[in-house]
Amino acid sequence: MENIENVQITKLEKGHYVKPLLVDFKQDGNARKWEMVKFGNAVFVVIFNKDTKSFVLVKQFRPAVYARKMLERASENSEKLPASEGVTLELCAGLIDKQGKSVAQHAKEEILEETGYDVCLEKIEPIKCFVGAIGIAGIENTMYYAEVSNADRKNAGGGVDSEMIDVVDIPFADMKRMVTEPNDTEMVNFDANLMMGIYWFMHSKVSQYDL
Ligand SMILES: Nc1ncnc2c1ncn2[C@@H]1O[C@H](COP(=O)(O)OP(=O)(O)O[C@H]2O[C@H](CO)[C@@H](O)[C@H](O)[C@H]2O)[C@@H](O)[C@H]1O
Repeated sequence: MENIENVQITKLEKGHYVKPLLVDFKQDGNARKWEMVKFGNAVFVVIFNKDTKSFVLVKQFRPAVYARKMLERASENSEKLPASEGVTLELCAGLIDKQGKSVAQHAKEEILEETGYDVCLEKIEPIKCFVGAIGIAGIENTMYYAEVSNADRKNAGGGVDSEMIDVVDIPFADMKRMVTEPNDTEMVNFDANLMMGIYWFMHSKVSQYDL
């Protein structure tokens, strides 16, 4: 996953997954413009394994995270950025892009594809539907909860097609420390969705388990 070479960043005129758009509008009579990108809605799943008392998360190389760091550091440092700088820790997640399938069904399929756990739809609990990338996209994110057990694991996961995903189990106590300890300006490679999911678990689920 971490053998990353020949990285080049160029302008994208016409994207398949991401489309830059300009919004022209009037607000209180004043003409305004806003630059936005159109991209897909997404589903996220907080997965907790009750046998191991661990969160089931995924790690993957995120080109945008890596490229952004390359751009930020270009002027100060010409040394190659280690690939690990682009590897993020995430909730199991995916784009909502399958015609005719519900968001919950997308969640079920992502859980199986990415982590290898087979969870029935009835056990996938809604947490929240909320806006993502507010300033530039305004997408609809939906977050679910799924409790799993070791017996639900049907395969190693890892994603489909060209996806290179590592499944990682992080014990509750370690994850709690990771999201709650302040780190000021030093960046951690996970996003607010993961933090929200873990905080939600600490608020709404933790008392159900002997943790
Ligand atoms: N921007 C992109 N450029 C090139 N190929 C892409 C792409 N986005 C997705 N793909 C392709 O589509 C495949 C399936 O994507 P997923 O539905 O698993 O979403 P992913 O989690 O990768 O990121 C997507 O979904 C997450 C939620 O999981 C969002 O936060 C994130 O913005 C979004 O890219 C990826 O493996 C990749 O091949």
